[in-house]
Amino acid sequence: MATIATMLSSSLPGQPFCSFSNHAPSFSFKSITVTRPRPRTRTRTSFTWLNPQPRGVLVEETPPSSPSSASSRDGSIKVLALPENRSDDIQAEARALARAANASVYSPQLVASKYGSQPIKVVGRALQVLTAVGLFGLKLLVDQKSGVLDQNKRIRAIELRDTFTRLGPTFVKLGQGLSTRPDICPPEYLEELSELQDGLPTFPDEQAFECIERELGLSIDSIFSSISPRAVAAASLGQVYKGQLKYSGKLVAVKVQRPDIEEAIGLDFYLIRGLGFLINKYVNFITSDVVALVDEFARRVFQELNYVQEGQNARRFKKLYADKENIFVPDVFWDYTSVKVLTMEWVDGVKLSEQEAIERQGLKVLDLVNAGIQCSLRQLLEYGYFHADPHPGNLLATPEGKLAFLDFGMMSETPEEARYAIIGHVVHLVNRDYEAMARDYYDLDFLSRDVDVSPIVPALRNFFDDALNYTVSELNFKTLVDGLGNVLYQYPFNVPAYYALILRSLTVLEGLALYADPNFKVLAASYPYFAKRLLTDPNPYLRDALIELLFKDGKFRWNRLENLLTQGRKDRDFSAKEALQPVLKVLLSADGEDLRNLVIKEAARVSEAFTLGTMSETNRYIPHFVRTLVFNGNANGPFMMSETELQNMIELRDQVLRIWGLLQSSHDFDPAIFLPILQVLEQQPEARRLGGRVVSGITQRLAARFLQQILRVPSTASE
Ligand SMILES: Nc1ncnc2c1ncn2[C@@H]1O[C@H](COP(=O)(O)OP(=O)(O)OP(=O)(O)O)[C@@H](O)[C@H]1O
Repeated sequence: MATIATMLSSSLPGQPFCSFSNHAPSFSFKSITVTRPRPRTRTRTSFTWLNPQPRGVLVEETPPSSPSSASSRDGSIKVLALPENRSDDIQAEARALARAANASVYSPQLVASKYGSQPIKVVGRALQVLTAVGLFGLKLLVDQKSGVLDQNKRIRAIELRDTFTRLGPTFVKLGQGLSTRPDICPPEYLEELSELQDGLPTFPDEQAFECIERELGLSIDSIFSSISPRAVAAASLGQVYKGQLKYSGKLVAVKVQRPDIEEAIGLDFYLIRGLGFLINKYVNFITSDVVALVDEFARRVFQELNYVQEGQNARRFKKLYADKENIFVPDVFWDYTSVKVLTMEWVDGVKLSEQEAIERQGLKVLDLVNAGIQCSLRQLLEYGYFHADPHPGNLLATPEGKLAFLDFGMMSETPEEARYAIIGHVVHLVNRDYEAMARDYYDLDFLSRDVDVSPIVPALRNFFDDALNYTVSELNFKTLVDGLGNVLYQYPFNVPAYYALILRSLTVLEGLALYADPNFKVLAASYPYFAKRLLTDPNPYLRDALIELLFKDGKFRWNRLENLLTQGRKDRDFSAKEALQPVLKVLLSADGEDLRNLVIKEAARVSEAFTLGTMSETNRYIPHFVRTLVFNGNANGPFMMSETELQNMIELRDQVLRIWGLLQSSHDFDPAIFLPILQVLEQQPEARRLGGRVVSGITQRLAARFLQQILRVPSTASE
C-alpha cells in the first residue's frame, strides 16, 4: 500500500481549476497638495480648520507631529484619545462599541413583521427575483427533459453566477456561501460560484463621504489629510477608499457600507426564507433544513454589516496568528470606526491572484501560499478561529514578502471536538480505514448517531481507493474534496458550515498554488502539520488515533512511525521532546494493558532483530571453514533462519536505527527525556513485570532458536 509519504511526494501534473478575477474598479491614487494655514498651537480653543476642501479631489497635508485633536462637522474641536498605549486603545475600542450599540442583528421575526406590512415592496422585489430565478429554473427543467442536465452543468453554473451578480449584494453573498456547500451544490456550481467576488458597481462617492461624517461625527477634513476621491475597490457590502490620517500620517483603508444595504438585504432574506420554507416542504431531494441554513446565513451577513464587529475580529485574528513573521494583519483605528465605517491600516500589497506582479517584485507565490496553508491549518485546527472568506482578493502579498489577510467580516469557529475529529479523519484516510472514516462523520456532526453508516463505507472505498492510487497523476486536495463532495451529495449528510468553509479555505489556496506550480499539492504541504499534531498532541482523541495508526492488527508499524517523524519534523513547530509522549504516557497508565502487551511483543521482536540480525550479519563475514568448525559442521550458523526472515530482521533493525537517527537529529532532542520513563519502568511493579516480560520474551525466543538448531527443526518466519 502506498504510504502517505510516497503519495504526497509524487509529482502531480494538475490543472488550475478555477480562475480568479478581480472586478473591482481600479483608481490611481493621485494627490493634489494644498497648503493650509497651520495652527501654531494645538489647543482646544485656538485650532479651527478653514473651509473644507471640495470633494472629488484628493487633498493632502503633512501630518502633524503630535496630533490629538480634530474638528467636528460643526467646526468645534474634539480631542481624540489616540491609541498611544493599550489603555487608550481599549478606551477607543469601547467608544467604537458604544457607537455600534444599535447595530441591527438578524431576527427572522423582526424581518417578517417589518416586510409583512410592506406588500408592494415585497411583491416588486419578489417579481424581480422570481423572474431571474424562474428563468434559470426553467432552463434546468428543459435540460432535464432533454436529458442534457449533466452535459449543461457548467453552462448553467455560469448563468447562475451571473444571475446572482445581477440580483445584488444578498445574492452575491448567497452565491459565495453556496460555493462552500458540497452537500447542496455539484462541483461545477461550487467552482463557478466561488468566483463571485467584488463584481458590483460602486455607489456615489458623495454618499460615502457623507456616511463617514455622519457615522463618526467628524468632518472628512478633520480626519484625513488626504483621501482618494473615488473608491479604490468595490465589494459586495461596501467600497473602500485610501486615506491618510491627519493625526498620525498613517495610510489607511476606509471601508464604507453601501447605503440602505441593510434594508435591501433584510427584504431579500425575507423572500429567500419564504422560498426555503417551500423547499423544505415540497423538495425531497434537498435533505438539509433550508430555512435553518438561510437563517444562519442571514445572521452572518448581518454580522458582516457591523464593521465594529469586523474590527474586533481583525484584532483577535491578529493576536492569534500574526505572531509569525510571514503573516500580516492590518490594525484597526477605533476612533474612525463605526457600524458602517471601518478604518484599517492600509496594506500595500498585490493580490495573490496577480501572480506575475508578485514575481516581478522578486517574491515567490509558493512561499506565500505555504505561509497561507500553515496559517490556515493553525486557524482551523489549533485555535479554531478562522477567516471564513479567504478568496484571492482578500489575500495580499506585501513587498516584504508577507501574506496579508483582509476582510474579517466573516469569521467562523471550528468546535473543539471537530478539530480533533478532522485530524483523526485525515489519519483514517491515510490508512484507508473507511469504517473509521464513516464513523468519524458522527464526531464531525455530519450525521446523527442513529444513522447507519455501513452503506457509506463502500462509497468511500470506491472513491478513495481510486483517488489514493492517483499517486503520480492527479491527487490533489480538490480531487479529494470533489470526491468527498460527490459521496456526501448522495447520502443524507448535513455538512456543518465550518467544515465546508475549511475545505474552501484550503481549496482556494491550492487553486492559487496551482497557477504557480501545477505540481503543487496542498496535502503534501499540510501533512507535516497533521503528523506533528498526531505525534505530540496529548488530546485523548488524537492519542488514540496515533495508537490506532501505530499498532494496527496487533503489530507495531515502524514504517508509519518513520513516516510520521519524517513528515512531522518538517513542521516549523515540531518538537522532538514532545514526540510520542502521549503514547508513552498511556503505556504505563491503568488502562494501558493492551498497549503494554503489544509493546512487550514488539520489544522482543526488536531486541531479537538487533541481536540476531547483527549476529547473523557478522556470521556471514566469518570464513566458511571457520563457521563449519565452530558450529560443529553446520555452516549456516546457530540461527536457522530463512533468508527472508533474516532480511526482515535486518530491515526492522535498520528502520529502528533510522527512527532513532531522526529523533536524534531533531534540534531539541534530548535522550534524557526517556529517563523518567526508565525510572518508572524500574519503580512500578507493573513496569518491572513489563521489563521482565520483555527480557523473558527475548530469552524465550533465543532459547527456541537454539533448540530448533539443536533439533534441526525449521523455524517459522512469522514467529
Ligand atoms: N487594509 C486594506 N488595505 C488595502 N486594501 C484594502 C484594505 N482593506 C480592503 N482593501 C481593498 O478593498 C477590497 C474590498 O475589501 P473587503 O474585502 O474588506 O470588502 P467586503 O465588502 O467585505 O468584501 P467581500 O465581498 O469580499 O465580503 C479588498 O479586496 C481590497 O482590494
